[in-house]
Amino acid sequence: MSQNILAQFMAELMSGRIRVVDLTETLTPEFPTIVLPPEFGQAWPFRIEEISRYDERGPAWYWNNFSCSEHTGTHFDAPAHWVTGKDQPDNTVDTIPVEAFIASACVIDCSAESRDNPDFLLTIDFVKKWEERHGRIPARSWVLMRTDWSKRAKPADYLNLQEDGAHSPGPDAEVVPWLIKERDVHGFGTESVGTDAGQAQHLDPPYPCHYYMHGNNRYGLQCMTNLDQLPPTGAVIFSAPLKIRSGSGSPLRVLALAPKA
Ligand SMILES: O=C(O)C(=O)c1ccccc1S
Ligand SMILES: [Mn+2]
Repeated sequence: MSQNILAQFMAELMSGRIRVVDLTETLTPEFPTIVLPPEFGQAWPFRIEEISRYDERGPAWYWNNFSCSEHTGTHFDAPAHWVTGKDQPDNTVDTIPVEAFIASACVIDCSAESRDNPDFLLTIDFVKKWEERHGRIPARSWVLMRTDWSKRAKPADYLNLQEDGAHSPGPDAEVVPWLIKERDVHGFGTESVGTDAGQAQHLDPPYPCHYYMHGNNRYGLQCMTNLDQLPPTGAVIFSAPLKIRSGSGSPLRVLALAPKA
């Protein structure tokens, strides 16, 4: 039976009736990484160095060395990333069950609100209004917060750092536990540099998305793009991080399968 279904799936994919949407930013040395207060360790930006390019260093091949943080660019957050998730089972990128890397997605469009207010916070009421139009969020779905933040091409606009830190949208401290308890969501995804809002250090608890999602053995995706190309419901997300031993996360290629518009 499943063989038949997979053959039908490939026929739909090859026909174009299923679209593949790339939700990944290009890794470049210029792509911004999260900036924490100076007393804390910082994420490495993406660095790349050519080893050879069909030349005397390697006549028939082109390759590079690269380095970056586990949390550079479009990346996956494992539960071990946050102290609340440190004792969760299978909480690192190499131990998370691989079935978790394929899941449905609900896309909540907050782009207008985020354009008008960089500190916009997604609330329970906003999600309930979304559900009135698009139906209840299915269990084990990703909730992807569309803010169109990825359209901010300049790193300075993307990080949006002011004297008191970053200003970018995210979920409030009530909606995250509600999504977990009442909707059993798989994880939370954003277009900005973190799954939490730029001013989330002032929420209670600080960084509520990290605090609750990872504390409940759920996952995060951030620095996503092209969420405006996805339907509110019906997309399937492929998000397999690098299999880093005891890794807290990793850059990855995030792809969505969506019905032809
Ligand atoms: O997961 C991340 O990349 C992230 O947003 C983060 C990383 C470390 C500390 C705080 C935050 S808020
Ligand atoms: Mn992260």
